[in-house]
Amino acid sequence: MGKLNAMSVEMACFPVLLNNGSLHSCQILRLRVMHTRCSTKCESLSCSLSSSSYGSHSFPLCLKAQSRSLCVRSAINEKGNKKNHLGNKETSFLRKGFKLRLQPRLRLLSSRLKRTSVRSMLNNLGTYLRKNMKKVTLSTTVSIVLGLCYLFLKLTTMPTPKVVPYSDLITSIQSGSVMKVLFEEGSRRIYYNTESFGVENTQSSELSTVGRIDDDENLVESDTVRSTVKNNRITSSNVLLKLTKPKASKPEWQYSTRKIDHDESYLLGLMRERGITYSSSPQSALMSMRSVLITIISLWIPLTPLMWLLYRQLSAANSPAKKRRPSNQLVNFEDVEGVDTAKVELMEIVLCLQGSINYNKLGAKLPRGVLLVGPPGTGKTLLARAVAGEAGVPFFTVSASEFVEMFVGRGAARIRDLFNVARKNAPSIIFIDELDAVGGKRGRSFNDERDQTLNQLLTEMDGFESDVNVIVIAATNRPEALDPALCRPGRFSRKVFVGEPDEGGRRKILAVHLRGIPLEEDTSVMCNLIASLTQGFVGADLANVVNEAALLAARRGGECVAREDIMEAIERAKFGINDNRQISPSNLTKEIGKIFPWMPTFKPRFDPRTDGSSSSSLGGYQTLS
Ligand SMILES: Nc1ncnc2c1ncn2[C@@H]1O[C@H](COP(=O)(O)OP(=O)(O)OP(=O)(O)O)[C@@H](O)[C@H]1O
Repeated sequence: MGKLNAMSVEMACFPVLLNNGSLHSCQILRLRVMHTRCSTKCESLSCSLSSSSYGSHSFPLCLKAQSRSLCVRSAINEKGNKKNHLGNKETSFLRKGFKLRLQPRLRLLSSRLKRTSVRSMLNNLGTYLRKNMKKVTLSTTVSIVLGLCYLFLKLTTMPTPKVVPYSDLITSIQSGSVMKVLFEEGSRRIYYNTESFGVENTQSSELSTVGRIDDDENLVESDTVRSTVKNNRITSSNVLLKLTKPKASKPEWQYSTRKIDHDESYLLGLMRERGITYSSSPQSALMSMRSVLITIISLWIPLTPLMWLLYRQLSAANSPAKKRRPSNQLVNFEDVEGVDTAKVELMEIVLCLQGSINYNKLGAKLPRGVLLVGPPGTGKTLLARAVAGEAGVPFFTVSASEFVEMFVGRGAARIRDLFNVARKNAPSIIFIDELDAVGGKRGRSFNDERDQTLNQLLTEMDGFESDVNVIVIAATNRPEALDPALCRPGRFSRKVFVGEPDEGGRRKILAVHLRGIPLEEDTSVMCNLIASLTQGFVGADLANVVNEAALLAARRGGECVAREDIMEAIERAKFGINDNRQISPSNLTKEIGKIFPWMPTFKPRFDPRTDGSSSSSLGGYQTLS
């Protein structure tokens, strides 16, 4: 079929079962059209093709528009010659369908191949190899070793004798058919040959040079081998082939069996009686190596993943002691606002560490631990980082969940490591985030590992010598879940509550976060505005509002952040992203209640009636003295 209005038309035929039960062939016309034309033209294509190309046939059309191609299915009533017609058209349809599907794919592949140059591929490979040098070396070594092992096993493969029951050996000896018997030293194996094998094996035993057992009678000199080869008109290439392919040769021993305990005397007596040649020999070195290798491989294959797991667990690389805070992330007290009381408490510790306050003079001791308590996002971690930045001493930060280990005793070992390193670098600070992960009350579960880790932490905090300046700062959202031993004086004796900021605090926090942001209006005006609209917001929320506002300004292509962006960002933070701007907190509660019916009540966090100053009691937090 030729072209039809700049569209390539293809035709194929497939069988159709009509209502009256007769089988007809159906022709498919596949019209490849451009995607844009497809939608407009497919509906208008309701023509009959009878006049154009199929003479007297009528074409009820069935249009099927797809994304790139349009199929016009036309059922043709063909009364005569339909059967032979059918087979040919079916195969041509399949071929064309395959071609149609394959061609675009091939075109896509070739275009992709054209785009990727060999040089860039080599560069990528080089970078990958450089980055993963260790892994690549290890995997290459393992592959080479395994490959060599495989080659060795393959080359030293021996034709094995047939394994038979011990009674068969006795019967054969009694019937007088056994020619030769060999006892393998160090194992229970007995090898033997019968008369029939002796005849068959005469030639092959002469050719075989790779012998498992050093049997003097079977040691054939290479000259003899050559002469036999000549006699038998076997070419030298054949000999080589046979020598290098031990698999092809016959086994040296026809049968093998396992010795029965305490029956040796009977067996030996029987053999002596019948005049059978018997001897004993150690296992050949090659076979011993083979068996050792097989044992090692079969042992190590299941053991390797286990060893890897153990290595990962025990590896010092994962030790929290190594996790030092990089110096380029320095934070100081100016970056933390709205938590003045906590700041004062921690500043005092910094001054003591730096030696600015001589607490020793009055017989005072530096607190060993400071526990920062408060709702999420109030700046506990930030405060700890500020302490490190201000004190200028080594700072070790870990999350308590890093001490939660699979193997009992491993978490405790990590704690020990951490404190050892901190002591070596004294004066130093250890910061443990989310302390409740390991500091929960003991004896509540059967988790021995967690209890051991906590015990180790308690011991380490007790064990500080008074002159070693190592301070442990920990943060938690759930002080009530902590083990009482952890909070007793001498350990986390100083508890600092980091609460939600009041309006003044929010203003200061906003000033910190708006430092680098270009604003349309004056910063202080904006700070006042946002602070008044964000009752109950903590530092993390305010940082998020500022970031959202900047993102919204960037989205609309603005040069600086406008008041509208800030307002929308606050709305988003309060009520989430919603198309319906009219949604109120109460509506939101109802909607969420519908989605999560199992929730008892959903209280919006930012209830306008709640004052920021009194919100410290939210979520059960009590100010600690
Ligand atoms: N008081 C604050 N001053 C300035 N920024 C703050 C303050 N509090 C929180 N932020 C901002 O919020 C982010 C998160 O704070 P941070 O991780 O310290 O909270 P947190 O109390 O430790 O939370 P969590 O208990 O969930 O660990 C900080 O990186 C900072 O940008």
